[in-house]
This record gives sequence, structure tokens and C-alpha cells, in this order.
Amino acid sequence: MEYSREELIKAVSEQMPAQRWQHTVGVMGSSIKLAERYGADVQQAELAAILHDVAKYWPVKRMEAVIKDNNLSKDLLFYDKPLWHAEVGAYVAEHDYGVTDTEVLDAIRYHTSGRIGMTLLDKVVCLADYIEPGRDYPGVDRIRSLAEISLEQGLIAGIDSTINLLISRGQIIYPLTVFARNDLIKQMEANL
Ligand SMILES: Nc1ncnc2c1ncn2[C@@H]1O[C@H](COP(=O)(O)OP(=O)(O)O)[C@@H](O)[C@H]1O
Repeated sequence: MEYSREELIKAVSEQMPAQRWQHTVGVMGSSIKLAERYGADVQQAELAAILHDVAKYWPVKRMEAVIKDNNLSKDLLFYDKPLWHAEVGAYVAEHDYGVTDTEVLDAIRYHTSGRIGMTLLDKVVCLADYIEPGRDYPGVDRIRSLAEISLEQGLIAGIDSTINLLISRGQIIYPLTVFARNDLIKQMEANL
């Protein structure tokens, strides 16, 4: 099914509380700015941002069923539930909203965890999620400042804040995020 931009915005916004939609609008704006700043495709960035949290308010059982029934990353099921919505979101974007652009689908899929070899688009959407104007958590201003200097530095600082939070809560860490962080540091070293 083909959705116009406006139809898609309407359909996605109806799937979440107003506050979460405000967050999404923030991520759309920040994704566009980062895409312009770092040379990513603005339309792809906005589309991924619109859809990135589409499954955020799905019941856990429904997310679990989509992951199990469609052979998505089952290892996710061993980890924090907030991670699931990204993988399910990519599935929903493709199957319910007709998104065929695999770069956009991957940016949705990896917006929470990151991955090894993050694309420019992955980085833009993941970092926008950390710094959109509605975000307010310890260290967000530093991440915003770093995002103006370097996508990778901003993203590493964002991932560090997530890892620190998980450690402070005594929670387990989905290893892909650690691999993503290592890879980003290696990329920065290679560009020195
Ligand atoms: N590597 C990870 N391992 C375990 N949990 C993670 C990891 N990365 C993110 N999370 C979980 O996902 C949450 C962030 O997900 P996100 O979609 O950005 O949520 P929100 O938009 O509500 O902040 C973290 O607070 C943490 O609970």
C-alpha cells in the first residue's frame, strides 16, 4: 500500500501517545538537520525518523510474535524489551507501510542498538534519537555539542550514556551495541 507523507504521518501518529509523537517530530527535525550537516539523504532520514518508533507501544506479546513468526533476530528476546520495537518497527514499516528502501528499513532496525558498520543514515537517525530537542537526561547537552563536531563522536557519547545507564541499573547489555561502539571508535581512529 502506498502512503503519501501526510498519510504516513497520520497513521503512525495514531499508534502512539501524543508525547511520543512529539518525540518523533523532534527526531524528524534532528534527523533532517544531521542529514543536511553530514550529507545523508534528507528524505530517507525523515522517512526513517517518522517510522522509527512505530511499534514502541505495541504489547510485548505482539512484538514477540512478530519476532518469532518472521525469523527476526531471536537473540533480541533474551535482552531488554525496549530493544524489540526497533526490529519490529522495521518489519512493520516494510509490511504495513510498504517501505521498500532497505537503507531506511535498516536505519529503523538499528536505531536503538546500533550495529557494526553503521551507515551514514543509521548514524543520523540513531543520533537524532539521542539529541532531539525534547530529550532531557544527564549529559544530553554534551552529546548535542559533540553531534555538531562529529556524527561518530556524538553517537559514541550517546551509546556511552546508554551503557552507563544499563550498568548503573545492573542490567545486561545487548552486545551489538558494544560492537557498534568499538566499530565507531575504530572508524574515528582510521580517519585521524
Ligand atoms: N545495548 C542495549 N542493551 C540493553 N538494553 C538497551 C541497549 N540499548 C538500548 N537499550 C534499552 O533501550 C532503551 C532506549 O531505547 P529507546 O528506543 O531510545 O527508548 P526511549 O526512546 O524511550 O528512550 C534504553 O534505556 C535501554 O533500556
